[in-house]
Amino acid sequence: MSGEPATHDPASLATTSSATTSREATYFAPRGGLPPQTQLTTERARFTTSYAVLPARTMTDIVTSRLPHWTGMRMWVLARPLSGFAETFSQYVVEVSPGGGSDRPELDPGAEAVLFVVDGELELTVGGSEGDGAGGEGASYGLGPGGYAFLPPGERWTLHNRSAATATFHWIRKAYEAVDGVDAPEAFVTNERDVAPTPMPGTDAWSTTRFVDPDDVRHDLHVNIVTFEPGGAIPFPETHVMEHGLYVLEGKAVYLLNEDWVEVEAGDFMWLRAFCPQACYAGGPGRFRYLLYKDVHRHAHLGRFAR
Ligand SMILES: NC(=O)N[C@H](N)C(=O)O
Repeated sequence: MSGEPATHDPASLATTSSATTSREATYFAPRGGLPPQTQLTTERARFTTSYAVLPARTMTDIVTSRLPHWTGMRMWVLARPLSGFAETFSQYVVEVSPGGGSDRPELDPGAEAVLFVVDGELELTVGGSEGDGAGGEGASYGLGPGGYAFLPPGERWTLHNRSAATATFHWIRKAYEAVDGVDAPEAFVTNERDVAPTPMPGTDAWSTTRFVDPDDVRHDLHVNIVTFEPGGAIPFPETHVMEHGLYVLEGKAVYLLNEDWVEVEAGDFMWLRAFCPQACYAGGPGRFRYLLYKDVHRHAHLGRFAR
């Protein structure tokens, strides 16, 4: 071996190539050398009663879904209610090919949504006249990476990829819990770069980018971006009623999920049930950032009805 440490391309570790057409055996061969500092050390897929971890590597082509009234799309379902009453949201990673999209993306009139673009360019229309069947005269927005849209229940919206490259976005959905005497919030469209992060008290190493006023009780969900500089931490096990979906946008860390410390990295998804203890430590070398869903500002329901 030369004096230069070799580096591993993690993708090259998957030696059973889909391009293999014969029945020749393939073998994993260690290559030696020092893996890059960004590589994790453990395999992390987990499903427990209090949390789940879906590592980026488990999102492969064979487990995709398609939706009615969409063209040129495929998606990975990262979260959905399981027990029928305890969980609050669903979350998808959606890929839209050039020319793909939908004029009827959401079929449930009670569903609110947050869209967050991680790659490519999408055209979103919001509003528009009744009965035109195509989103019509709605206001039009270009959503590139960091683009964020909140769409209240019953909103008319359309989404299309009119660019030459594939676009990828997160779609987080929740059954809006309307409250007598409280208006539903209005739609808005923004970009992460236009929203200043709020530092957590007493530290520059942990901040939260909030897209709605945290005191606005019209909203019953928040989707924020949480950022840690290398060395930043949640220094105690948070334990609260809010359920979480947590998608790692950048970097890596060790995350406490109930009683387990789990390594996570960009592309991984975590689902945390209500009251699941959680903390983290961002060891670097770069920033650690994630998209964080939580349900907020409603009575703890009494188990009489499913939601
Ligand atoms: N796991 C987390 O990032 N939790 C946040 N501090 C939160 O619940 O807002």
